[in-house]
Amino acid sequence: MVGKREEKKRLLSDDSSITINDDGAGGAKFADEPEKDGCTTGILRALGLKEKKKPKKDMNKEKEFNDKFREISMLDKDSMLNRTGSPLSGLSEEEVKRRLGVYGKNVIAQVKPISWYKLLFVAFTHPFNIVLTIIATVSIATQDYATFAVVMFMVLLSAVLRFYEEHKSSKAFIHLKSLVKTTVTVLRTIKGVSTEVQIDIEDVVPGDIVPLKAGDVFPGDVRILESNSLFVSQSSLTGEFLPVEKGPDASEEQTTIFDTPNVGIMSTNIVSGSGIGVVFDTGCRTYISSISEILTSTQTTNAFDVGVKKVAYLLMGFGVVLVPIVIVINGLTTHDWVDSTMFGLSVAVGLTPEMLPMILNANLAKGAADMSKKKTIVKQLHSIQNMGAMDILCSDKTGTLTEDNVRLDSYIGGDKKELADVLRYSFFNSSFQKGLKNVLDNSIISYYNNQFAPGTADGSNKNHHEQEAIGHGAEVKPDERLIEGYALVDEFPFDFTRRRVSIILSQPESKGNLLICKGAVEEVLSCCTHLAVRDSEPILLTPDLKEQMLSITNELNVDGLRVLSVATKVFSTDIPSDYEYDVKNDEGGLTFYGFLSFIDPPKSDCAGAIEMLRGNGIEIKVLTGDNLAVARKICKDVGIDTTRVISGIELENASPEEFDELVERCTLFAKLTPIQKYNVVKALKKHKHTVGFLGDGVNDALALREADIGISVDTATNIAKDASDIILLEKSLTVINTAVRTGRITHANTIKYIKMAASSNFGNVFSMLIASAWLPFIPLKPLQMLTQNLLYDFSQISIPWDNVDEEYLKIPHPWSVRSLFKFMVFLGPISSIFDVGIFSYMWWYLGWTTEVTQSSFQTGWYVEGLITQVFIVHMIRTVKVPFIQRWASWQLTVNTVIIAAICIAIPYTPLSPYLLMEKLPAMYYPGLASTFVGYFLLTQIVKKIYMAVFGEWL
Ligand SMILES: Nc1ncnc2c1ncn2[C@@H]1O[C@H](COP(=O)(O)OP(=O)(O)OP(=O)(O)O)[C@@H](O)[C@H]1O
Ligand SMILES: [Mg+2]
Repeated sequence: MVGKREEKKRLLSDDSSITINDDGAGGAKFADEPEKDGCTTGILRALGLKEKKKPKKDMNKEKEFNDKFREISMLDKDSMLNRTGSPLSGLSEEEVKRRLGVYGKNVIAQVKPISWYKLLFVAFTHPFNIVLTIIATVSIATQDYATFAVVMFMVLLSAVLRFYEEHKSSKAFIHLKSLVKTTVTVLRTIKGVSTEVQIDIEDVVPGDIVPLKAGDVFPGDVRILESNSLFVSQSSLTGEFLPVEKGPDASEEQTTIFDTPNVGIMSTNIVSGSGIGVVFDTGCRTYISSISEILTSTQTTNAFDVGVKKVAYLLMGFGVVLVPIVIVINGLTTHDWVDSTMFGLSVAVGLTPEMLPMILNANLAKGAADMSKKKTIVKQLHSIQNMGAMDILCSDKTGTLTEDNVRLDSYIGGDKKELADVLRYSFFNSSFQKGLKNVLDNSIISYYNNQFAPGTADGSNKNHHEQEAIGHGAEVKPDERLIEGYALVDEFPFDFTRRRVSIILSQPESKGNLLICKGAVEEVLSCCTHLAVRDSEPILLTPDLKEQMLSITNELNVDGLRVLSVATKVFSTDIPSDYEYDVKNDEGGLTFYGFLSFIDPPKSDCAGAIEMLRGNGIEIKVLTGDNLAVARKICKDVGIDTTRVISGIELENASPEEFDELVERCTLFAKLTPIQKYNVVKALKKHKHTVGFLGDGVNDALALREADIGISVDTATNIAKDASDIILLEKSLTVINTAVRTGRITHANTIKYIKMAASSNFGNVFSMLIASAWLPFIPLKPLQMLTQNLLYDFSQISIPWDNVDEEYLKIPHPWSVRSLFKFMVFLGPISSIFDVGIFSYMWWYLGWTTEVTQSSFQTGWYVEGLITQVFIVHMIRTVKVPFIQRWASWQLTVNTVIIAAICIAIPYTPLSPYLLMEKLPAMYYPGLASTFVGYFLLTQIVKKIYMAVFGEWL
């Protein structure tokens, strides 16, 4: 038995040494991905810029689960069913209702949304507010009640604003999550009859009986009761690549939870085989729930977030260095240490990128909402950024390039003539196999039902429905009368390395057991020794005949037909009934019967979509498990280059360097195993590409997880959906094109905010230093600075609604922290030049040089500083000339104009005395206007130079 298990392991995985070191985040790769950052600061964490400290594994809990699993694993089938109180036929509807009441929905605790009061609490205890509250407290101490009132008003306003935006974003995400439903099949007793029903995974209760089959994810912690070559991948939890066989038997060897041989852990999945299990725990009582905090905390890190954090660190680093200097310089020049300290604190507030997390979230929420309107559901938010950065899209063939509406075209023998046995055997194979049943099986069953049992009990209508269902994931059942007398004895389930499935049937009339093998032609031929001949005894399958069979396949393939082949073997009647069939020994010495060909025509919109993707700077690579000839034909039909193609076997033999080079060069990869798909994606990522992978099968799950953006479809297998970041409601490259566009818009709006925040804060650092050293009074009153900061924050809120240059949308944008720093260093100081400009104007021309005129000076700088900061977004957002060649969206334009108007108006309103401002005289405005125009002109010139030198802007 052990030998058999080992052999199956070997067959299932062609490289047992590989383990996936995957944090489940699908870690985005950007041009210069930084290392994970180790430092922690409370402020960053509270800002939402710092990951929560990774929780340690709770060893007590671990032990608790280990003990529970061991106890459960030792129970025999009946005791287990007793324990869960479930009949093998499934729970009744009433019982399910009762259990749902007791145990609740099957939802993992950490996945539940944050409650509104927590959000509100976080909004109020934000460090920005804490600094403001300190300022307010100091104001009370100095009996400056006006400042106190204004500052507390700001606390309230900023907290409410933050709460509102975050609440809105979080509601949007919850809504999106609810759009992707995972359904599972369970057995339920309905009106006294045991019935298979499809239910939402959230409605699974302890005690539910679940049929297990390839492609399923365990919908709870499940005790396996029956199995047939059931191989389970636990890579989502352990990182271990190799599937393990699980079955109903216990083992004394169990050392960890993952070793429990008869328990399927929630969220792990079935790679091949089949079985039956009973759910013993759901929701927050499952093992995954106990560790999901660990999983989610490791999942949040991706290169984009890490990069953003770096920026935040940097800006706050400025604050830490600058604030004491500013306090000391101002204290020494003004001798008013309280005021100077308050000023220092306000500078700290000004340099805190307190809007960053909120704008990022609002941007992502907006992006995700836009995508959901265009048939794209985002599961992992960071993937929206990646979507914009993607430059290679790997895709499988069926359903993406083709219509996924597979029809059986012919069934022929080795003489190329129709042979009924070929159809009959494959019908049995497809009908009885319990493992991975796909669209090819469905079309065989449907065809056979139609041919040999039309107008049956529920008539031809049924067949009509079945025909329609093919390609939409629905399983087609064989007509019972056509399989009467046959029963499944054993099965060697389908897997993507063997590329064939064999079943062993007991036959009526005491004939010997019949093995039927169906699969890829080469792979089936390799098990055959004989060739069936029409109306005669089988003949020896010579190498020549094998060649002939392969050339028939090729002829069919070059016409774009997918091909399967069938072979059989009859066992002697002497074989004892308890004989254990073994894939290694028994799947051999077969007689080859012939071929089935299937039509799977290319999608009509595919060629256009590929052209468009190419136009958007995205290269398509096709990664298929299917034959090279057929894949090549389909690729040709849809306009994918087929001059550089390669098959899995050739890749296998390449050295690591050659492998990387081949992966880069080739556009079509055929006959890949799941691990090879994964390796191709990995190699592309190593070459600094941002890689998307579109697939829907069990064989795509590893690659989906490895890709920067795993894309799947709503109708895909649960494993594939689970491993993806994005779910398409329609498997189509056109939909991806639209999603890419939205991704790029979101990316651009995020980047424009970050670049602007970084460069203007960088500039402010210089201006503060110069002003502090220059002026005999405080450059800005704390209240004025806070007002400036608050208004600036408001001006940023509409950025997610901004539009983006068409030129920008045409190419992928991998982003790098380096490019951000470069931008900051070039653009930041420009604002300081004009700050100094307005200082000089006010100092020398307007003569505001003394304590008496300091309020005018401060008001003047408040206006200039805010106006330039608010309008700079119009310069940064486009490579063209703003307002002349390009306009921002109306939301952004209106918002900036309103904020600017409020800014200029405040000194003339009754608020002015509270903010210690002066009405500015008319002569101030020529200075402001010149500064404004000068700033814009210089920025435009620098923009041109910057683009010429670095070839990029945003
Ligand atoms: N139902 C089946 N029964 C037997 N063999 C099958 C079956 N389905 C697929 N195969 C064999 O396995 C090979 C790989 O499967 P398949 O073509 O589905 O791979 P894939 O990578 O998912 O392809 P695609 O890119 O088209 O989605 C096929 O070429 C075929 O020979
Ligand atoms: Mg597939």
